Amino acid sequence: MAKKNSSGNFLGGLTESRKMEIIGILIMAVGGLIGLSILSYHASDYNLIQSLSAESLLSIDRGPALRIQNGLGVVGAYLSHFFVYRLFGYISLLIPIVILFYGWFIFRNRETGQLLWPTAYAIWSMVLISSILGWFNNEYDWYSSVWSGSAGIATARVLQNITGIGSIIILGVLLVTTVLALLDRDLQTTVDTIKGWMADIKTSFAEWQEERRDKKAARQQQREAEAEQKEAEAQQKKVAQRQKAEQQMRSQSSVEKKKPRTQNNQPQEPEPKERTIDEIVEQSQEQDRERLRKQKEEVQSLDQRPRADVEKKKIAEEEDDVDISVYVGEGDEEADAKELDRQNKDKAKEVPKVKYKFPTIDLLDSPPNEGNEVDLEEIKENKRIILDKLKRHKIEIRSINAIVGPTVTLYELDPAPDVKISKIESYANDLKMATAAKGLRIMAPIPGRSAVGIEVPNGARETVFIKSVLNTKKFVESDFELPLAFGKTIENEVFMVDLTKMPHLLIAGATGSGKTVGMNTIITCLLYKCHPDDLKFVMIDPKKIELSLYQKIEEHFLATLPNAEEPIITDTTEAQETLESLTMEMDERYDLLKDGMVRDIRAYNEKFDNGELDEEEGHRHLPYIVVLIDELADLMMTAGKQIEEPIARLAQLARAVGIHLVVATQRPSVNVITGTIKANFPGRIAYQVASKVDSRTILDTGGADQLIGRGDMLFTNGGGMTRIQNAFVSTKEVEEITEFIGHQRGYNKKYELPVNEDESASSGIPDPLDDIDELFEAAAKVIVLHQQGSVSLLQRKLKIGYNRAGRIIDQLFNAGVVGPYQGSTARDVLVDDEEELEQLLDELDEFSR
Ligand SMILES: Nc1ncnc2c1ncn2[C@@H]1O[C@H](COP(=O)(O)OP(=O)(O)OP(=O)(O)O)[C@@H](O)[C@H]1O
Repeated sequence: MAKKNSSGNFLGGLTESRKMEIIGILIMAVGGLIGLSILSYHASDYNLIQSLSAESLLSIDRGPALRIQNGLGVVGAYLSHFFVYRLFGYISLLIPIVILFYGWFIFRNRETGQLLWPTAYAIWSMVLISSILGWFNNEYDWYSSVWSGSAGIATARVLQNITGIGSIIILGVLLVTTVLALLDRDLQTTVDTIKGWMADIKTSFAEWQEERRDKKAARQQQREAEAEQKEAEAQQKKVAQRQKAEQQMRSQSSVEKKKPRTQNNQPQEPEPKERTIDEIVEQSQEQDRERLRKQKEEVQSLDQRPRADVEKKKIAEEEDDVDISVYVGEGDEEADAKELDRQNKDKAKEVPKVKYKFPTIDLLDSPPNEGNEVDLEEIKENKRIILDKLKRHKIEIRSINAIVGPTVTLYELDPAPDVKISKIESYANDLKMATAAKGLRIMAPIPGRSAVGIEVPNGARETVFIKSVLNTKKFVESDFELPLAFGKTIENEVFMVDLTKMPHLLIAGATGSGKTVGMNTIITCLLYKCHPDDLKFVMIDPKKIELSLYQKIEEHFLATLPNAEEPIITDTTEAQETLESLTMEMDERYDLLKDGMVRDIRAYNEKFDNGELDEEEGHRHLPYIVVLIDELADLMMTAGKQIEEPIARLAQLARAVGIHLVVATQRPSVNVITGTIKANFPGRIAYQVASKVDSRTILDTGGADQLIGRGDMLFTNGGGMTRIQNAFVSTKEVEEITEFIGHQRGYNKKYELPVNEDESASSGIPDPLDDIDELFEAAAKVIVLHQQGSVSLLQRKLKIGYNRAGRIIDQLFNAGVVGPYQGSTARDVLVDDEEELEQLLDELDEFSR
């Protein structure tokens, strides 16, 4: 019974690793055999098998003519025929190689998943190479098909049929890119690797040369020593012979005299000889040592390798001694509790025509605990990981500064002078894996410095409350016209820009990345600094919910078309009309500026407020208009060019007249953020996006794909890039602010944008002759005289306001003096000269009677 059990458990009793070893060996054996069969492929084998009967195939000796030449016999002949002839030619050898690798990985109990890409690469290479060879085979019939296999020939033929001669170009390009991919996905690393190899080869060569020189010198030395010894021996021999002869002579004459002479002579002669050899050997050894020392010095001065080794050792010894200094930005100085409110009160008094109270700072939530908690353990751990990784790539770091921001900590690395900084960027993925950090961003170098920056997200991030941004001296005392304090930088400083300087802002970010909160931050900043007399918003929100909270400030801050049903525009057609109307507002403002002989809205308002410009002539205080579009994609999808054109026109021209655009989208693709739009929006904010491509679309570079959401953003205004934690403003806060403003009395009349004339015309203007303007005739004459049907011409020449000029143009249209509205260009004039006009006016007169 026990016996039965043990035999039944024979395989089950094996450990898992032993089983894997056995499987690995079997797979390697299969791979090896297939490889052998391919290597010993003979084209004639297969034909021979076909011609032989099964019986003769199994017979022991068929004679040399009928012998199968493949190393694996019949099986090999079949296998190699399949792989070499049917598949991809000799390049099919990659198949057994891949099998061998799998076998080896299983044998070593390693993760075979790692082989997935190499396998795909090998298969792709086989197809590609065999197709290229197949192409030449088809074209020139240069060589046997064993190089390309039938599959390669067939693939090449299909390609040739489809693309003709272009097929070889395509194949060539694919080959080049495939080779490049093999070299390394990162060319920098490849170059470094090759450089490393070259250095290795150089060192080995120098070592080999040195060894050879040493051996040669040793041989020479040995030869010299041997020669010396031989000479000494010969001398000794000569002396001995002479002595012998003398002895013989002396023994013949006097036997007594012989002994002492011999005793005297023997020790005297060899003594100097022995000393000479020792000296020579010692001298030669000394020379050798000297030469070796010199050679070593020479090699060291020529070759970097031995020096690098010394330094590497130093790193190892000093690894833990790399200094790290931790900085936490103090942040901006807080303003006095009521300073902003005080300033705003004064500002409100300056505009007596409307009684307005700015929202007070206490409407905003106070941060629960000011300041940034620093987790030193986390910093130490990150330092260790970063140094460890870089050390593996032989990158020496001298010191580290860790700057702890609200969301991320920036590790500023000071690399050793001979470290190539750009190299560090190529290890980004490695570092990301090591720190297990999503959102790690590497700046190699930090712009304008020779340091490398690595931003690692903090384990616990800090929320930047809007109050901690607005209630700072920086914000309160700022004299920006349209100040936007987005949030805090890594140094905990409030990051602030003037929208009038940007002058437009493009925002992109995936869903949930913090765009809406960002928009709210922008609006809140403006509401806390701008009087409704100086600022109006046009809000376009196709998503219908994001900006709906701001309905309450309609009477104070929103500009709309006169016939708009809702103050927040949600409909695409209405959005389009509004944007066109804004271009008209822009044109009108330009005319006003020209009339006032000033260059920008600031100077214009100053002149107007000083009473230098006449209201009767259409002049008025011009508020800034900030156009907010939340979700450009929705508009672009439905209206495309009709939306893009006015946006582009406004973006190009509206800066001087105080119209600024803030456009957001969650789909930063090129058909939403078109080239025209992009070119006119230098100010860009990117929240977290899904891919590097998206990041490039918005920022022209990667980086936004590495952000970690919830208001983590990158800002650029054409120059450098700043990572900012967006200030958080809650819906509750927005509600309180809008309520505070909305409850006040507001203006008697909302700020109305100019009417879209086209629409007015189509909706049927009442008969112009019912309520004809007294300047109608004069206007007609001006238009006919200048042959230009434009509202601004009438404004200038007749010194009237825009609305009146617009009305007169409508009347002239209905009277047939000018043609229909044609967007930004002037209307056609349908009357050629004054005579014709007189005639027309007479007819109108008669008609009205
Ligand atoms: N600056 C911030 N600080 C802290 N948390 C934030 C910040 N910004 C956004 N969040 C968090 O992220 C969530 C999503 O933000 P938000 O609604 O602004 O994203 P979104 O990009 O507008 O998304 P969607 O496009 O779907 O409207 C918020 O509810 C909030 O919890």
